[in-house]
Amino acid sequence: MTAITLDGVATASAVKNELKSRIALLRAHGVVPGLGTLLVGDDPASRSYVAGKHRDCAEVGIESIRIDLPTSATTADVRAAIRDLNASPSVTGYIVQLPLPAGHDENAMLELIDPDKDADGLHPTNLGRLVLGIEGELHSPLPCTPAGIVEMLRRYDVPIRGRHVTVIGRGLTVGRPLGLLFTRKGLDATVTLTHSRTADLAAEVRRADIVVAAVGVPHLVQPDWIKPGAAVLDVGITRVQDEETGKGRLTGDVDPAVAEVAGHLSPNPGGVGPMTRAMLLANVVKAAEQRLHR
Ligand SMILES: Nc1nc(=O)c2c([nH]1)NC[C@@H]1CN(c3ccc(C(=O)N[C@@H](CCC(=O)O)C(=O)O)cc3)C=[N+]21
Repeated sequence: MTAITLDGVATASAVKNELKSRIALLRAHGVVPGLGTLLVGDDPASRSYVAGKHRDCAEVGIESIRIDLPTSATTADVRAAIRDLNASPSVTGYIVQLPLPAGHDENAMLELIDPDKDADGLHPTNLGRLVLGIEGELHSPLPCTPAGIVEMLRRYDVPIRGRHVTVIGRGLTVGRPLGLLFTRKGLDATVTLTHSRTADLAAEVRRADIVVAAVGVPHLVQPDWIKPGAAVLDVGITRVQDEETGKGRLTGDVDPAVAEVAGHLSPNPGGVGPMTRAMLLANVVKAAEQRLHR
């Protein structure tokens, strides 16, 4: 048996196509959605992610505004750039690309974002609304990776209600908000949120119908940890040197042999990454629609 692939590229493409008509409608009403990005420093991975986000915007008809600051930027510089993005009428939503270079207080910078322009859903007000919105009724942006994971499972009809989800990783952008999202009314999963100090990780994964691995430990998740037929989503990514070619290569948190046991497998790359980008666009469109209705 080989798992059904949860194809993030194809699913993201479907999401983007659906957004195009909403964007056209917004434009017809005189609202032009615009995504801003703030990138500090010259980390190559961050540069390539930000470049990808601008390409996505061009593809669907969202304007994009890019602010790049050098590694030498001070916290005052970052603060000033965030103030500009909050004030800019052409920016309807924006992100501060993480991680910021050492020396900047990320949480303090996220707090400066106008919650109405928070395209990542990482401002404390929006994270608070995620906690408060047990019924899922609050109109706040959701963090993009958790939203992308749920959207992909839905589109492949993977059952969630009453199922056991084991999340590996408690980070701000994936694990922590994902536990809150999956346990909302309407989704109704039971979640085990695990991390580096979890006593018996294999046992926690073995009980899961859905496994989300978001830690950045190459091939951590082994085939004998997986309940046969479970859905496995590989989110963590590590750049490793290929021993034979000497070239850099991307490796996920899930051992490829898991495909022989799982029912569904979201690969990495090609899975949750493209969905994360699609949900960012969706957040920008939603924020622009709310602007229209205010
Ligand atoms: N404020 C903020 N918001 C983020 O959403 C955010 C962030 N900071 N910092 C870094 C992480 C990482 N992240 C990815 C998004 C898409 C892919 C993606 O599309 N990856 C492609 C491959 C891309 C490649 O080859 O490098 C794939 O999985 O197929 C990957 C990683 C968003 N993040």
